[in-house]
Amino acid sequence: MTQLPLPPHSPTCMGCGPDNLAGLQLVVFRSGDEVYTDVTFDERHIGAPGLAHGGAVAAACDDLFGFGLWIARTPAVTRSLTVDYLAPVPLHRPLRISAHVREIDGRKLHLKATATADDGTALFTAHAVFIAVSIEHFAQHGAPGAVQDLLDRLTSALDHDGPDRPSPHPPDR
Ligand SMILES: CC(C)(COP(=O)(O)OP(=O)(O)OC[C@H]1O[C@@H](n2cnc3c(N)ncnc32)[C@H](O)[C@@H]1OP(=O)(O)O)[C@@H](O)C(=O)NCCC(=O)NCCS
Ligand SMILES: CCCCCCCCCC(=O)O
Repeated sequence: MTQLPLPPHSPTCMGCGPDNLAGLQLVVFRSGDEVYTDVTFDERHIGAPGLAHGGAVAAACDDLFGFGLWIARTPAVTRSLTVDYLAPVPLHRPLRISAHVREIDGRKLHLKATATADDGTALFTAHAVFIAVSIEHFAQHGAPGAVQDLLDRLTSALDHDGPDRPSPHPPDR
């Protein structure tokens, strides 16, 4: 069976919105307790000549972590994000970023990501703390009219779980 991507945070999300031509247009899949995306940085994401900008790398991690909510089964927002840049990230080379929820502690979701180049080189790791919020967070602080759309996305994404629904507290890794 062909695996379907998880729904984007919004159609124009800078990380995963298919309609945002200036964005990363990440396509994110879930495999068990992990979410992952294959990304190839290009001239839109350049920092030093030939290399991806560190901020573009951080944005990709942040956005992928935003898909941890399908695993934790709650909307959540970034409180802190740390990236360890292990090696320069070349443009035009596919890499895979995988993320999982390491621990859930009350409203705090501790997440970890690792990125590997197509030749197996470890490129970067990232850690984040997301804080679980209610859907009202987005109505209060964001575009109130979009909350129904967010709710629909959340419902559709949670319906994605299928038979391999994870435990609410995945083991620490
Ligand atoms: C995240 C946010 C909702 C949290 O605000 P809040 O509800 O007032 O939460 P608090 O500051 O009380 O912190 C919540 C909990 O997280 C903990 N926490 C906060 N920052 C933390 C960090 N960096 N590491 C670990 N724990 C942290 C607090 O200690 C608290 O824990 P407790 O409930 O056990 O006491 C708010 O700061 C916010 O909206 N930030 C902007 C988020 C954002 O826009 N991110 C980018 C886009 S997704
Ligand atoms: C559908 C609910 C949206 C959850 C928010 C996702 C956060 C993405 C990363 C970010 O904006 O920094």
